[in-house]
Amino acid sequence: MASSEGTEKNGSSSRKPRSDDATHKSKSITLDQFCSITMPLIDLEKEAEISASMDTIATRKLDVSQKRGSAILNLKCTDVQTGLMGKMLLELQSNKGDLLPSHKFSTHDVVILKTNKAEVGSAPLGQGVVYRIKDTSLTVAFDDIPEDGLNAPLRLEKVANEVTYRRLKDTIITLSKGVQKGPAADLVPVLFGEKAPTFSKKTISFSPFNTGLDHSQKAAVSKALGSGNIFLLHGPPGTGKTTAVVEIILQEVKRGSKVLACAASNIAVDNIVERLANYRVKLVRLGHPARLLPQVLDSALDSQVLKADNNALANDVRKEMKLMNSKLLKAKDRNSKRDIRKELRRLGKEERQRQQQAVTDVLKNSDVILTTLTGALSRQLEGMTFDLVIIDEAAQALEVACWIAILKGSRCILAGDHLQLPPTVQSVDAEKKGLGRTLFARLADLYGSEVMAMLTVQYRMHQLIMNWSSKELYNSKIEAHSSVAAHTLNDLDGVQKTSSTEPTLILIDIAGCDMEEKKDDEDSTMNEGEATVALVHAKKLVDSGVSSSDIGIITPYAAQVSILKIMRNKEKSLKDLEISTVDGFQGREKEAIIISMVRSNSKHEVGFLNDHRRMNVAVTRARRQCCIICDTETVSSDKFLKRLVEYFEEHAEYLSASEYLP
Ligand SMILES: Nc1ncnc2c1ncn2[C@@H]1O[C@H](COP(=O)(O)OP(=O)(O)OP(=O)(O)O)[C@@H](O)[C@H]1O
Repeated sequence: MASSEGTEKNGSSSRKPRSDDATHKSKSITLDQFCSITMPLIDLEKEAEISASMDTIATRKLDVSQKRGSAILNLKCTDVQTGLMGKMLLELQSNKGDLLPSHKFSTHDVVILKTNKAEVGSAPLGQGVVYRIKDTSLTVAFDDIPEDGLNAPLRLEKVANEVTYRRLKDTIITLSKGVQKGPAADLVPVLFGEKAPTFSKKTISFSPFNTGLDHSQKAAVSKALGSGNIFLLHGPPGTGKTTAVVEIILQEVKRGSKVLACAASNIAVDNIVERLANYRVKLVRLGHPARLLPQVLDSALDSQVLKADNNALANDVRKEMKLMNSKLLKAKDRNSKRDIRKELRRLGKEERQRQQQAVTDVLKNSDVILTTLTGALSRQLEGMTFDLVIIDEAAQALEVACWIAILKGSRCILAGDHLQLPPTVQSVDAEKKGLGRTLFARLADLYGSEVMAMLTVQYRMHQLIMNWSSKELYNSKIEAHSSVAAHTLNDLDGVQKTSSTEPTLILIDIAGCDMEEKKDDEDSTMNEGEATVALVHAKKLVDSGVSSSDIGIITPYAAQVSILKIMRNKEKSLKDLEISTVDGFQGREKEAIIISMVRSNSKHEVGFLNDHRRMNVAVTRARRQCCIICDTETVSSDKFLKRLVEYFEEHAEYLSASEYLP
């Protein structure tokens, strides 16, 4: 994956004169080019997702699918509950022992449930959405499922989310037809470098709803409010990007704007909903209830519709229809039967209209509508337009997905950090051909600081953790807020000052310790020696009083995650220690982060460790301690990683892995 560091340019934040348009054009891709390049890449990505799932590959053996993590066999249904506004919640556990086999299911995945014996490709008992995952069970939300089919041994299969791909392709079709008439007619040419972006000539002053905003957040909000079409809010790790997004939304609503607020992931959307809920703002969250956090369910469209007047009227009509139906059963002569049927049709139409009106009323009365990017193409929003579309975590969203939302508004604000990891693209081919290139990164390249403002105060990391990332990726512009600049693990309640908790940075070198990397069946790289060392360090922290839930081990390689989890499960005191890939941990933080870099080979190959964005994400997850375990000889073959090692050599406690082995 190519790195895109250092794209922010110097320059004034005011509107650029038209004479710069030629430069913009030379750097930009045209709308036609974008559409023709992207359409086949969506197909490639869909194919990659389908081949990772199993429903269409009739020849694939079930046990192979389970090994690959796209199916779980031999499940039993241990609980059925109704919840989430009428959904059926099924808890599934393994028939064989406590733990589920290792799998690739995540919350919000679309899945189908079948009996264990059902043929591959046969009709499922039901299709649902994964609601909750534990080591021992999975809970899936179904609209409907036959209860009597649930007694047999069951299996769960992951399926590709067809709706998402259809929506992405529909958006490309809309774009390629031309959007001269829609709400985004004047915005689209700016996003393709054909027209210059505009900004208010005056600095916009505002009285903040959040009185704690720092100077860079205030400046960014002001610039956002003065943007005529596009603005990029650049938020390096821990700098309060979502805090600024929430302030922009509140200020826009105060001005009378109708706002569509989106993000690629449900969790990022819910994060905004939760924070907006602290203010008096009329908002509604669209989305499948199983994909929403429990604390935002009150804001969900379904729950607001349930409370709407028109819904109550629709319920009355439904009751009347029930009565009519029983009359119909009793009616004898043809004429009265015909009259009842006619009345039933009329009532059915009224019920649908009232139900639809209830949805329309909720959406009309809301100042802010929040949904995922693909959710922005849902039926309920058809024909609706917005004064502003704001997209959080835009640097982690496919450009084509951003367009789904952007086409509904006349102005657009993207918040993100193109120096962290872009969205995951499953198809290697589509990735190479540019599907993962984000709109945020493209516009940062096209316009630079002309349309951007960077947040510069961070509220997460000790300054020693921050300094490396600030210097390497953000032109040394980030400062640590005084509340975190010097915080250490032993400042936490119950944590003793020991040789393990005291240092902010630790480098454990495995060079010369006979800990070569290996490959697993799936060709993912792992390093058992490093895994052992990582867990020994984690155990030392726990023994010094650090809570295991405050520690995270992250690594670039999936195989390393698997062996780390197997080893962790043998140690009770590390039960709540989180283990994840770096990519899967983006957006998260822990008091102590242990990074296992894995690569150790005589050829000094570092693979995708050389993506600056991945190491940036890894190091900046840590609040009070960052411990890197690596083979300094191998990783120093890459210049960027060499500078990281040198930084740690200078500022960290430098240890040899041999000190961690029995
Ligand atoms: N002005 C501020 N004063 C004090 N704390 C702040 C301020 N702005 C943000 N924070 C705190 O910083 C943390 C990160 O904020 P927020 O979640 O808004 O950042 P983010 O940039 O969206 O996060 P990420 O780095 O994960 O993308 C939160 O705990 C938040 O309360």
